Amino acid sequence: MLSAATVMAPAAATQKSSLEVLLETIRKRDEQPKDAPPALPARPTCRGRLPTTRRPSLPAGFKLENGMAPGAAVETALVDNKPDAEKEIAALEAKEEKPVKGRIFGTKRKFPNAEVLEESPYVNESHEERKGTAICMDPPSVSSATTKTNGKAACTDIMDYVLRKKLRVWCSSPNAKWELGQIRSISGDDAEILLANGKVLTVSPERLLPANPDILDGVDDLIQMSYLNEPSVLHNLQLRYSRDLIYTKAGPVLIAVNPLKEVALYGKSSIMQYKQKIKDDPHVYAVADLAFNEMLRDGINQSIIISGESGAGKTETAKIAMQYLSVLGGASGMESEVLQTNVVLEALGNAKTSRNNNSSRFSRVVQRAQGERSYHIFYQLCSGAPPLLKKKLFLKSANDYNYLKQSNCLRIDGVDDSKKFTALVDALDATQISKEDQMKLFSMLATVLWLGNISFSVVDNENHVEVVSSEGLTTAAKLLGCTANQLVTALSTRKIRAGNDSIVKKLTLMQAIDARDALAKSIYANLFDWIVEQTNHSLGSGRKCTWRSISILDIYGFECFNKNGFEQFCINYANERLQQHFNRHLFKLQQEEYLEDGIDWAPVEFVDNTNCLSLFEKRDEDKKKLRDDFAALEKSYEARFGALPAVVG
Ligand SMILES: Nc1ncnc2c1ncn2[C@@H]1O[C@H](COP(=O)(O)OP(=O)(O)OP(=O)(O)O)[C@@H](O)[C@H]1O
Repeated sequence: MLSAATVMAPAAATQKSSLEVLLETIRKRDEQPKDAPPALPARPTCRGRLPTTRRPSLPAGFKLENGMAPGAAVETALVDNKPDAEKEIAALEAKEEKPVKGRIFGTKRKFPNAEVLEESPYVNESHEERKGTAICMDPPSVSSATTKTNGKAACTDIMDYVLRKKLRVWCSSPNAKWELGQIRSISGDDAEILLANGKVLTVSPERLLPANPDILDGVDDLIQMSYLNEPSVLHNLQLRYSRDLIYTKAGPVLIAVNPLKEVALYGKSSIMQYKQKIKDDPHVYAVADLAFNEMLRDGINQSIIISGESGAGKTETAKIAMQYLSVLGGASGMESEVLQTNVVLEALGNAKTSRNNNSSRFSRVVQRAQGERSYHIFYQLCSGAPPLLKKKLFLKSANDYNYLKQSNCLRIDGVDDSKKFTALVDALDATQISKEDQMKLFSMLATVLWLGNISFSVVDNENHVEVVSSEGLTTAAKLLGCTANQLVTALSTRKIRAGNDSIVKKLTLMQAIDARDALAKSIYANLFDWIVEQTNHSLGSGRKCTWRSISILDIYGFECFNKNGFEQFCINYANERLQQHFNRHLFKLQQEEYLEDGIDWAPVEFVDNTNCLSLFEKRDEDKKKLRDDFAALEKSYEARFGALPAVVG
């Protein structure tokens, strides 16, 4: 589920060492101009190590016996059926020495002699500079696979090699699909490609990317692939997915493809296999196991970062990791407690969106898109609260509340909110939230709903308002423990201080609506913080604290609709900053690891993909709202944490 957006560039032919170039790049990025996003906090000096990865030149499970592969029949038959070019590749690969040391982005391999280097597609121009170390870079990245000279397309070494040897290639079609084919011939500037369906295409080499030999089909770690380009990665993931192998490694990163169905990959017996190291196939269990063992071995806190688009399966993945860790943590009843806290947190933090019926969300108490719901807990409370509770909270059905009915979506297919409420109360009990506190929780939720039913009437031509006397007003006031008049004053006026005097000013309609909604949102935000605190307290109480932890980060996923609001802005901004932090952390660690071994390495170009602001650039009508919302956010941030670095120009 994690992806690393990086561009690996070959070493520049300057007098500076690659480390100097890298540090300069990082330094420049830190000297951010005023209108750029705030710099990330300095990465702490980290004693952490990257998980080691292996990159065998043949797929996992391929072993040599007396110099011959046990599956040699299969392997030989495969090789024998291949065109000469692939035989040559196989021969070249066989000549390569074993990897020097496992690395994230592939292993730097030693080549026995210059002859092999000349023929190998793994060699790039920077080899000459690096001969001293007898270590060779991996194939240039896809992005650098084609270059232009004098306006004419020219192929780099890799494509030259592939074209010359008439290897398998990926061919991009105008409908943005990739098709696999074999080069039949080259005539002039065009290549003739025989596709799998028998069709022959004549295309410019610019539309081709090298495909991996079929022996690499379905490898469980992408870094085992000779060519790491988009179609090859997608092809490999799809192939594995079709076999219900939803997990694939990319070095230390685990990629999970959402199966959207039950797959037989989980459960006690599978957990035991990973725990006892009987199995090491890519899996969330393996990631959790590694984090657990590294934490014990090094005494260092660990983090598992889960990232991906909305609906990609982050929350499910986080739960699977927690399931594994709670089993490893010992049989103290922790497992069920952890899983029960999920029920509570999901009720308050998740909602139905157009992409995901159980999406981790925030900021949607007062408004949302059509067809989406507010947080589950509101609907569960309205349909599942027993009669006495309903009476105490003056509760009606979800359809009676403006905050819930505005988006024309009150139900989720196949979900019984009433049953979910019963499960929620069980989970609150298991989380040791007292009945008294549960009552307060439900009462505050009902307050939020009743606040949404308060309306205003304009009383003069300056758009000033008065609060309409209604059931919403009296009930919200009762639940808040104040008088209706106090609530009216709070929602329709504001006090301005002028020296020692203070003047009370009536609010306009927009200001009053904002004040009402802000109160509802702030009650909900405080409730959520409170429940998190209670949950942590409950999980921590009575247990010996080792001061070591494994943090699992699961945040709301990136999303982009035709019309994007403040919620999308916050979600996408958080996701992009996280990705940026991840890239920076991961690649810097990798760099350090190389340097520790005395290996000078090509600089990494960090890709800053903070694009979410541009979502708004497209729509004028969004700009004002964004500016207003952001100003409010800035104000509240500054009130809590002090001056904010410049973020939006
Ligand atoms: N490993 C899995 N096995 C079976 N189903 C899964 C798995 N992962 C995800 N799903 C399905 O996909 C749905 C969406 O997953 P999930 O809620 O974890 O997405 P998310 O990435 O957390 O989304 P958001 O960012 O919107 O919160 C789940 O409700 C579940 O039906």
